[in-house]
Amino acid sequence: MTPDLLRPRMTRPTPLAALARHLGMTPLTGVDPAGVDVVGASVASDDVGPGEVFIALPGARTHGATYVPQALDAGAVAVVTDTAGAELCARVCLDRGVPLLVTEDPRALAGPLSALVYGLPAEHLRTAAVTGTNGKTTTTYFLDAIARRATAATAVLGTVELRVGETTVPSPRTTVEAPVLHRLLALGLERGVGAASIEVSSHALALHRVDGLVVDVAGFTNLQRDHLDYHGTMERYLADKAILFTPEHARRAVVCVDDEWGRALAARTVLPVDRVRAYPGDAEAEWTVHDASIGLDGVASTFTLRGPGGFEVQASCPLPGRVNIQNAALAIVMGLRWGVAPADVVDAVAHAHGIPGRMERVSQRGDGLPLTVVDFAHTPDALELALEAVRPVTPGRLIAVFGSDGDRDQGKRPLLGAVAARLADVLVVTDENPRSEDPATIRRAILDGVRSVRPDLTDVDEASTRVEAIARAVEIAGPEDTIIITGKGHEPHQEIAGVFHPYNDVPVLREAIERRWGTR
Ligand SMILES: CC(=O)N[C@H]1[C@@H](OP(=O)(O)OP(=O)(O)OC[C@H]2O[C@@H](n3ccc(=O)[nH]c3=O)[C@H](O)[C@@H]2O)O[C@H](CO)[C@@H](O)[C@@H]1O[C@H](C)C(=O)N[C@@H](C)C(=O)N[C@H](CCC(=O)O)C(=O)O
Ligand SMILES: Nc1ncnc2c1ncn2[C@@H]1O[C@H](COP(=O)(O)OP(=O)(O)OP(=O)(O)O)[C@@H](O)[C@H]1O
Repeated sequence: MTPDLLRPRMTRPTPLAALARHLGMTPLTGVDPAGVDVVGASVASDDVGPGEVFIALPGARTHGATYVPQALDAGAVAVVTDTAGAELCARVCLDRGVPLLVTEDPRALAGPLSALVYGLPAEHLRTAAVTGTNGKTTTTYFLDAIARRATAATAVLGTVELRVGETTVPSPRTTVEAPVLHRLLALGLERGVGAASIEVSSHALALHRVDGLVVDVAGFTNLQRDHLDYHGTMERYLADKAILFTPEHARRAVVCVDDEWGRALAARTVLPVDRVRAYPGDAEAEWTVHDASIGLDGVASTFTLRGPGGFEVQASCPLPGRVNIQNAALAIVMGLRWGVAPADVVDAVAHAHGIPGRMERVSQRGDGLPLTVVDFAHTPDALELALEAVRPVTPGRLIAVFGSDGDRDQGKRPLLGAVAARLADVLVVTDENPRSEDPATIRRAILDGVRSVRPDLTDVDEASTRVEAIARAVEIAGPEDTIIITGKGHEPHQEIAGVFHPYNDVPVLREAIERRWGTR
């Protein structure tokens, strides 16, 4: 959970009784909420701070109300839960003289409650949220670069990190729980932050993690096959994403309409919407990309962005591949809707810093070395686009090292295998985060996909550890080849059988390169 260094210090105490009245919560035990003030909120007992309200949620595995004793030990001064939770914790709350408030759906209430407790921080910041299957992190970093042109300090909350001003911690997931979100925005205000760029996952939308937050601009990248284990169908997946594009969450929308899902979303939202078309096509859009020239190896991609009223700018994007032109175009339009000057917006994106694990070049081609790249692609579509991005700059063989996650959408495993078999020359199939599953079974499913399209392909290897897989790829690579290692990107751990092992592809690849070619 968020460490103390990410807690605001000056939250003004909020009277619990007023919160209860405002949000329609019913006091349950004999302990009167009158006279109790709260200075924060949390949905996890190990994240509670002194003077905070503990919101005990019903979960898939357990009920948060089971952990009320721990939350009270940590300093919670009130508990909010549902009827089932109240049965579990009423006694302990009464014994310890702590007010217990009941509401029908505490998850839905956690956002608005936290927003109030932390003083509605988002209302004092420039805010943007980005959703979509792929490109959220990249677009968010482009937005952060834009925000820096307009304000001295910024916050980025997403998959890679939680950064508020100068303080950064690794992020536990794409979108943090609602109390943490509002807490971080409050901390930002305290530290002079003027703008926040937030990644929003579909899980977060379905689970009310961004409730109580209305951003200035919400952006949509694309919808591709992923997370169907959770959402069930693509239609449900889109419906969950669409929650962000409602007045409860955003003031205006910027939607990429390159896929049918974006077009459906743009048609459905009641918000003022800007449609962006980044790929060639005939989808109707206010903003369109032209003359795209895709670069790699230090050469940025360039493109012309045309908008309403004869608007036209020459833009560039420091990351390779058409996908990043989509992300850059989306960020530029979102930045313009933030009110940042066009020249600043375009310049900021052109010079945005490298994003960890996003087409990150670990070695450049030259001096006998191959080009090696680490990328976070972990869906069939993203893998296809990543492989297509490096093919034009690969005179030799394209060597792909990849796997697929355990305890997640099983259907994509053969699809990943099939994509790699079609687009790469040498495959090393390995593990991502097997979690509770047998890694060999996951690899078999990928290999079935490989054989379904290329039964004749002989350059297919299987390695039961990532370190070994990367070492093999490096051993066979020549200076004309490209190695691309996908699936884990920036991730600092590998999750195997419930244990998080410290692991990151970049240093492992760097070491393998040094072992073979020495330090450069
Ligand atoms: C499917 C899903 O999202 N589950 C979330 C859900 O878990 P759950 O219902 O199983 O919760 P639970 O373990 O039964 O616990 C119930 C309650 O008791 C609390 N508790 C539990 C134990 C304890 O010691 N103390 C305590 O207070 C928990 O904080 C929770 O509020 O509620 C928990 C906290 O309230 C979340 O941590 C958990 O996210 C888990 C970690 C997760 O992995 N989520 C992933 C799927 C996710 O959200 N991913 C998306 C994006 C993915 C992407 O785009 O790639 C993300 O935003 O990261
Ligand atoms: N606009 C895009 N369209 C398709 N694929 C993309 C796009 N942008 C990035 N990708 C691919 O998806 C991978 C993940 O990119 P990024 O981290 O920006 O997306 P994300 O939405 O944050 O993903 P996640 O939610 O899994 O963290 C990249 O490494 C790249 O291969």
